[in-house]
Amino acid sequence: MSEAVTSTSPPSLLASLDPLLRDWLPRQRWYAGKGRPVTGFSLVAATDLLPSEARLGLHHLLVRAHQQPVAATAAPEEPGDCYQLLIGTREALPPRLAPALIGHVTQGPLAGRTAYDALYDTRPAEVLLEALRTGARIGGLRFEREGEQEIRTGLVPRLMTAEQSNSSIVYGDTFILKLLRRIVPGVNPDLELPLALAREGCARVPAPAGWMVADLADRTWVLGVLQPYVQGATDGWELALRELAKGEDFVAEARALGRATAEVHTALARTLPTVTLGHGRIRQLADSMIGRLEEVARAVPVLRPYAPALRTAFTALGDLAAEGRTWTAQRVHGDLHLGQCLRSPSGQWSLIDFEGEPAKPLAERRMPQPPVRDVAGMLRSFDYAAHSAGAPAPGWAESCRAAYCTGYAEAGGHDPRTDPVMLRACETDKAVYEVLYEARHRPDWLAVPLSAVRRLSTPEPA
Ligand SMILES: Nc1ncnc2c1ncn2[C@@H]1O[C@H](COP(=O)(O)OP(=O)(O)O)[C@@H](O)[C@H]1O
Ligand SMILES: O=P(O)(O)O[C@H]1O[C@H](CO)[C@@H](O[C@H]2O[C@H](CO)[C@@H](O)[C@H](O)[C@H]2O)[C@H](O)[C@H]1O
Repeated sequence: MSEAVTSTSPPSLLASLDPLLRDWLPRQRWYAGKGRPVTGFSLVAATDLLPSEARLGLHHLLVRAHQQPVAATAAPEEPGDCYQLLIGTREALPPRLAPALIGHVTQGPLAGRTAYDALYDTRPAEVLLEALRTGARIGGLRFEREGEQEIRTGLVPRLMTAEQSNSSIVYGDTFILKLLRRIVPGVNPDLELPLALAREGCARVPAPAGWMVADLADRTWVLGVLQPYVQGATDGWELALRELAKGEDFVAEARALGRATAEVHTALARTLPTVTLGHGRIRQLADSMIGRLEEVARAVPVLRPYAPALRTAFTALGDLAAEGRTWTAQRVHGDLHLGQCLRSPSGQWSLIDFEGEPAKPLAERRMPQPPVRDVAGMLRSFDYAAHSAGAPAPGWAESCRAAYCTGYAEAGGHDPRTDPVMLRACETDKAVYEVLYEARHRPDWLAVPLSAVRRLSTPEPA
């Protein structure tokens, strides 16, 4: 496969790491290609951030992982995913870095050294922050600053240990740097949307203070985003479960979350393009939802009996559009749920992680959508919280769902309940997505979206 490679590292660097990465990469939480063995790697870019002969070597690598194709379905030449790796090398690893171990290098220019995930280490994390602070250019890497936020020196880094799709380093409880692991060329909504919102004066997102990109073959690849760290924050999921465990309702917070979502949507619609969706575009939307339903039903047999009834949610949407109904579409969060909402100790809600559904292609994630898509995501999330509580108070999720819609309408959004056909279609689509997500990642949780599937496939009494 031919791909432009920029490198300030020895050409044989990847070859020397190859056998170690084959074992290590598929074990990482953020590795997206689960279930298919890695057949090899190719280098997309390599930049030395500290010289390899030093006591501590630091290599920034963009590496494509090639995998066995999925049976007969994938073309054999389909390119693998590209990952961002920060590889540290030392002669010996101190015990505190044991969890970061990748392995002992036995061949090539690094032979005799120990390779490890450098994000666990203080000095490499400091190198990244310093590069952001000074707006450095290193090889093909570009570090950019935004706004007036001062980035102090001496902020002590720590790698976050939470389950994540990417990797984040917190600096002195002041900033958080999210390093994207599976990267794609082009404008990444995880930078684009918070930046647009901050520039629009919307205080519902931590405003990006800097970011890191690679310029490769005329394309820009977003690699990381630095944002203020919301100290002492609790995410909505944790908070909801805490209230459930105490037997408390979550109505006031759900309403505040509805308001926060509407404020974000209003600001996004003000600053980024909106479009009117008429019959043709709505048919496309409904068809893509039907396509996902069929794909998930093929992959998860337990969904199959419900598919015909679920499908009516999507055909009803197409029918309404055929009667002349139109909708406004705009940029949205794309994967909004309680875990993406942070509540500061003063009670202010912020939204994070604007990446959208990670499995979707970037172009699709950046397309304007009916804002009800995000609303539907949050409504599903209240349902999830209630189910994971075991025995929630009757009506707990329903009261949250109603309060969330009320808050959304109060802050200028259209009350989603006045558009039941679009709401049902979006909620059904989300539940179908969740069936696949849970079947793949957390089979024990499959019953949660399946209970929604049962509800959504039973028509409401007229
Ligand atoms: N600005 C922030 N302030 C405080 N904590 C944050 C901030 N951004 C993210 N986090 C924490 O980091 C976790 C992971 O962030 P997220 O953007 O969702 O990463 P990922 O896409 O890797 O899942 C969040 O669940 C939250 O706990
Ligand atoms: O956190 P990510 O942005 O990677 O999102 C993925 O994982 C989520 C789970 O962590 C998943 O969310 C689902 O489970 C949540 C509870 O754990 C629940 O609040 C959400 O409503 C439910 O969709 C999300 O779908 C997935 O994209």
